[in-house]
Amino acid sequence: MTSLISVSGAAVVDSLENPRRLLVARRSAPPKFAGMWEFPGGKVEDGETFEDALHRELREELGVDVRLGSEIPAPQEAGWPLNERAVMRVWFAEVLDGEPHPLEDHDELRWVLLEDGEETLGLPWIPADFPIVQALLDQVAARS
Ligand SMILES: Nc1nc2c([nH]c(=O)n2[C@H]2C[C@H](O)[C@@H](COP(=O)(O)OP(=O)(O)OP(=O)(O)O)O2)c(=O)[nH]1
Repeated sequence: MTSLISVSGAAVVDSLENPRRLLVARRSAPPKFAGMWEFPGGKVEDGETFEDALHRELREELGVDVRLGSEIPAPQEAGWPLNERAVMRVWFAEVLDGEPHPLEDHDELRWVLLEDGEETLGLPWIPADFPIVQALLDQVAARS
């Protein structure tokens, strides 16, 4: 049996305490995902925790250091299913240092307003991300 691929993603918000805007990233590759929006992040490498991987990926992809907040609880312990071979866990994050730029894997970054769920959900996300985005919006709405 082959093991699941673990992916770590960040819901980067303007403030962990009072999130109003979410940073979303448009993939530039591979062709299957190019033009779709996603949570910045990537695969967890051997010997890394999900959190280690997220800090590394956000430095590589966006050029920022972040503080992680709470995790968006997934329906399964392993994370949100992406396909039959991969799962993703997603944490809220706030930029501590640096200005986000699409350095790798993305061709556009955009801050969207969380109170405008339609704007956020209206983007062409990677299909597997929609339930995660919905859970994120629900969490933020429940807190405000
Ligand atoms: N980063 C990220 N990947 C996602 C999301 N949703 C989703 O289905 N995926 C998929 C796309 C990829 O098949 C996989 C993550 O791969 P990746 O290409 O971001 O990882 P990586 O940076 O470590 O890439 P590599 O080393 O394989 O080049 O998870 C998401 O919101 N963020």
